[in-house]
Amino acid sequence: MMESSIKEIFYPSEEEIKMNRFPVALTIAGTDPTGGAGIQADLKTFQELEVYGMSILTSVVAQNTQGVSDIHHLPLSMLAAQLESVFSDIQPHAIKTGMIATAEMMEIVASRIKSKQTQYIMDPVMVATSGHHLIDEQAVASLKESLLPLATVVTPNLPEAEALTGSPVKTVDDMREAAKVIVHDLGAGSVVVKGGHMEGDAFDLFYDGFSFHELITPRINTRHTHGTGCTFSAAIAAELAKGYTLLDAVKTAKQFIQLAIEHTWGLGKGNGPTNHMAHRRVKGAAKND
Ligand SMILES: Nc1ncnc2c1ncn2[C@@H]1O[C@H](COP(=O)(O)OP(=O)(O)O)[C@@H](O)[C@H]1O
Ligand SMILES: Cc1ncc(COP(=O)(O)O)c(N)n1
Repeated sequence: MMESSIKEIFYPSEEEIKMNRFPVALTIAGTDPTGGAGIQADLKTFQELEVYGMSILTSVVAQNTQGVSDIHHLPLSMLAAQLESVFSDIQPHAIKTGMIATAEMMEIVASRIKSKQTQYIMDPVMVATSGHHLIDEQAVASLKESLLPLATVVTPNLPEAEALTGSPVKTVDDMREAAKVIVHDLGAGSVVVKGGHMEGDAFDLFYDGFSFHELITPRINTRHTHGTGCTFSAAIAAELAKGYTLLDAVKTAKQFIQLAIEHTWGLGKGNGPTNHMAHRRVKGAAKND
């Protein structure tokens, strides 16, 4: 079982604000008009964890709790212009990427974040919970080559870990092997292989190239898991923006997503969204020391 503790609520000090250390996180991702996944989930999560959120849109996705009906990718020039708008003005302490649909879009994002001295959290979004492909199948190669080596931490689910490594990832041993390949062969700084798609406890595996850390919570029996991956990685980004260590950030994110799944409202006719406010029910539960 994962340890849980009651923790202090985070507020920046006067000094931190003066030093421009108010935590700021940026998400670069697609949309979910029903608010459970994508940019919307990321911004809600940043806000809940008391981090100032910024967002750059990659694609507009017509989706709801039942599935995806249409996708419109923004022009490359518009993606580049948004990156310029943000980076010429406000420097984030953490950058998270979610859905980036094409190799060309990935190249643009990679070229802009390469030079940034900031934590980069990559959620290698490929397929929605509904089974709909959110990125070009050919773009997986670009994801591996251009973006993944820049990542402080990458957060694949099991099918994404399989696509990245080219090997089946079904068991805990497979997760360990995949984690090693993702860090040592593909060049990510660290990885959390998420076991949300396994049977039994919700088992995630963190690996930083030196040691493994297992994050285990009881599986919640619900179909309302739309946006779990987005929310989890956004929570890691928020905690890193605040300056917490990687392992602390991952532990807090796990606690945050557990509560969000535990207290869903059953919204929508399909796989409903998680409850981004649920951590408030357990005072300070999702805050780091
Ligand atoms: N039914 C569940 N009960 C508890 N935790 C879950 C459940 N489903 C997913 N999680 C957790 O949510 C996070 C996202 O995992 P996952 O669903 O595998 O990602 P994705 O949304 O990218 O497919 C992980 O921490 C995972 O363990
Ligand atoms: C725009 C966008 N990005 C990502 C997801 C994946 O959602 P999940 O976290 O359920 O895998 C999604 N459905 N839509």
